[in-house]
Amino acid sequence: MFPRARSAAVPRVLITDNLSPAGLEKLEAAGGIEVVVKSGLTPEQLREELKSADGIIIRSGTKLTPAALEGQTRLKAVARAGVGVDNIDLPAATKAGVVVMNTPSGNTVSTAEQALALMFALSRNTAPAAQSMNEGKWDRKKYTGTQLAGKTIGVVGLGRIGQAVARRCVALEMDVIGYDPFLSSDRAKELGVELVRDVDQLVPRVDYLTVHTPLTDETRGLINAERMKAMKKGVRLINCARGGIIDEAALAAALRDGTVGGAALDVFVEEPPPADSPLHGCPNLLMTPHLGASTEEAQELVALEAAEIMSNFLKTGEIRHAVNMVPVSGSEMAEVRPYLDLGYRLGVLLSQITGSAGVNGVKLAFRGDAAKKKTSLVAGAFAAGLLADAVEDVNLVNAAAVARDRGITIEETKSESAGDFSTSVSATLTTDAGEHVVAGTLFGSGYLRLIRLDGFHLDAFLDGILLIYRHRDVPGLIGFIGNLMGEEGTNIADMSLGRSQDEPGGDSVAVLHLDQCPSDAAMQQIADHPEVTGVRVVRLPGRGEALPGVLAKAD
Ligand SMILES: NC(=O)c1ccc[n+]([C@@H]2O[C@H](COP(=O)([O-])OP(=O)(O)OC[C@H]3O[C@@H](n4cnc5c(N)ncnc54)[C@H](O)[C@@H]3O)[C@@H](O)[C@H]2O)c1
Ligand SMILES: O=C(O)[C@H](O)COP(=O)(O)O
Repeated sequence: MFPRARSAAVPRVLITDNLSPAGLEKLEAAGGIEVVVKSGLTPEQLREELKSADGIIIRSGTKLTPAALEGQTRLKAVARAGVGVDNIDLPAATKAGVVVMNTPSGNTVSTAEQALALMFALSRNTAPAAQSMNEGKWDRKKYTGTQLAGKTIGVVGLGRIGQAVARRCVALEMDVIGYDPFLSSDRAKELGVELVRDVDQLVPRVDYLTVHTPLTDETRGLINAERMKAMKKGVRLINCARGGIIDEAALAAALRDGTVGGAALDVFVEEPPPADSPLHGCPNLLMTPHLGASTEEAQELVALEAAEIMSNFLKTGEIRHAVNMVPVSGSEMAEVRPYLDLGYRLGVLLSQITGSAGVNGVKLAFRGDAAKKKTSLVAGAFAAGLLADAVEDVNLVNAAAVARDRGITIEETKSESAGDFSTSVSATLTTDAGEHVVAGTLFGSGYLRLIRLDGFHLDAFLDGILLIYRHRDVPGLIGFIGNLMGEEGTNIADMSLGRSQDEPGGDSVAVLHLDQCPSDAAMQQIADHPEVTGVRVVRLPGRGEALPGVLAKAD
């Protein structure tokens, strides 16, 4: 169930990579968080450590594989102190209900500077010249370089780092050609970049080419043997993004036959490159061990931000820079939390009325104030409630994906104009057997009420034990049920009735809010009553037993 007991224990955050001390201090200063630093863990040790962690802060050194993440019931969040999340299996994290957040901009400038440092070093043969001096030589002619001003550089990927590189290259009086399918021509103009609409338009024109994209199926091998052949002879290539965007084997061959005049790589397909990597011993190749973000300034920035997003998440539920979930600030979370609770309870109610088998789809309608909230989160909470009894460890992060995997579609409609209530959420569930509708509202800041059950309008509590029976609206039935409950010592705390037409004798529903669960014998007697057409008990979370945290996972 969603409101699995809130962890009484202090949340525990594991740090498995080299994080700037500033980040550790910030986390400790936040208070109420246990910080555990463990590096050099084997995959098995990491999996074990994660079992007792609420959060983990990592850099690129820790691999969060499906094997590490699968079945982790306590882990709620990963904070990546840096940009790239390719060391984290995002589908596996989502499946395990773990939100993944990164710190996208703390290392932008340092990485851009690293790309420029490598470009300068390539153009002036800095590394081999320094090496020859170390060997006691004084070879000025051999290391004659080229000037950057007036040369053309191609920047592939003009996000944060690509733009920072482009701006600096413009300042160096280089001609900059850029390719990025998501950059507007206005922005390119502002940057002083000639934007092309295809990487192949850029390739034959450049003296230098630098890549700044993520590694995706589309960018893997983007700069391949064919494109290298299409380049000017002696072109220089730089990769400070991710290993494999420039094909390593093709690069090694092109460096050896002189097609490519020089290359600088900060990142590799496998880190460190294996002994049999084709890159070892290549001429005119400058390699650095993934140092783009390794400056004191960048490390301090990303560590501080990772510490902040982790502690805010654990304390307020804020989700910042999430890569597998919609982001939500602490104040938005405080506002949406009662709706998450409402959505969750409506989901639980529907699943207990219908069972979650044979469910085809759900339509959620948000009206009034509810329509102004992050409804996708409420949809996730609804799905978590709907699937809570059927799927273990389903929560806000993974519920929509779990529902999708089961072929359950969730559609949302929103209308900011209020209906009979200033705010409401209604859910229409289509199953193989038919359709069920429930709707709820909030009174004040957090009283949750059930206002619709199929065709009936009512006003019932949405917590604890509910006895729901359908019947013909005839005299004496309420007395019968009251006596029955009284005889077995079951207290009726509240009752709400709804009837399909506003006159006696018709189809009606009653929702009794009970302090104890009725016995099987009492349930049978109710079911056998000639005026009762259906009865069931629904168990919802208790009153005030709201979402204990954003993710509400077991301890
Ligand atoms: N070497 C390091 O230490 C280091 C440090 C930080 C970041 N990085 C890496 O640098 C890369 C860029 O980081 P960022 O912060 O600028 O990311 P970003 O998301 O801001 O920018 C990436 C850009 O690539 C573009 N893009 C995506 N697919 C593309 C394609 N097929 N062709 C052209 N452009 C494409 C996107 O539209 C986006 O604008 C990432 O791979 C990141 O992991 C490396
Ligand atoms: O994606 C990143 O932020 C960079 O590759 C830096 O990785 P690092 O934090 O492990 O140095």
